[in-house]
Amino acid sequence: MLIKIFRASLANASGKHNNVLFVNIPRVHSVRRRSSMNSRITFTEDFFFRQLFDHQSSTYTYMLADLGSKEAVLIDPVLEQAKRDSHLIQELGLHLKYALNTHMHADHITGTGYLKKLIPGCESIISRASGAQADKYLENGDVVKFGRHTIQAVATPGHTNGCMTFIVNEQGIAFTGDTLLIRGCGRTDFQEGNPRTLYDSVHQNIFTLPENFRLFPAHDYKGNMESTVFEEKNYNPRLTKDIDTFVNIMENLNLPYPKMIDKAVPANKQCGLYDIPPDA
Ligand SMILES: N[C@@H](CCC(=O)N[C@@H](CSS)C(=O)NCC(=O)O)C(=O)O
Ligand SMILES: [Fe+2]
Repeated sequence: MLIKIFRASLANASGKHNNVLFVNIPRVHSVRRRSSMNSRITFTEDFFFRQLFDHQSSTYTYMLADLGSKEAVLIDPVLEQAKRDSHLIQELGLHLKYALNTHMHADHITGTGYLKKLIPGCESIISRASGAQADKYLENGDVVKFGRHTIQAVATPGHTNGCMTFIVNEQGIAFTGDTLLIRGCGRTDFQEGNPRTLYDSVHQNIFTLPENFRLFPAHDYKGNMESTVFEEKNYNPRLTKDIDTFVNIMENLNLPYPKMIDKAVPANKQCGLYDIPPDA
């Protein structure tokens, strides 16, 4: 198509038309880039998506909904933000069907247990391998339905044994929890962390998704909000390395333990219902 435009311009050649050539040259480059980076899959009209943030723990919570049936889910809600989330659900006229966790968090108390109290009928979900209590347990490959939409749960252990990535194929999005962070990944020095397992999880289950799939992590500490499979496959400073270099990086992160770990893990084992602050 571009070649035809070129030829037409040249056939009419006069000094003025030369400019057309310069307009077209960069467009050739942008078309080439679009194949891997810019071909965003747009949400269907009946799909609602909202990214929410907890500043204290730098946690992202995601609200998804089917706008036909109004059924909604929350991924990785935070206890201190449960009232915010339930208020938004109410304002939007949605029905919260499930509150899911990508894994048993170590840095904050999950909001799932409290949301179940705020919104009767809501059920909590986590992987069976997490060892945490919930109403429903996920195994690798299970699906979670809300309205006509489907979340596919894929086991991506390594940060913890029970880590899962939640994929909504039709919308081209995946929620990676702490398995894959933007230009980073979950630490592997506590709970059941294992860098080799995490490396394999990412390479086998996330980097194999279409490159234009958008990735949404459970945390970001630098102000990033989302990434893509293409970006992380090419620019993740840890996971683009070979496995031995990756293991070496992970074994030398020397991060301080999360401030809340001693409180968060026992609480999250009980769906966030252990020792809840009185005015949570
Ligand atoms: N400073 C924070 C905890 C930061 C932290 O350890 N984050 C975890 C995810 S929460 S389990 C992590 O995996 N970080 C990876 C990294 O490279 O930063 C606090 O005290 O809560
Ligand atoms: Fe975590």
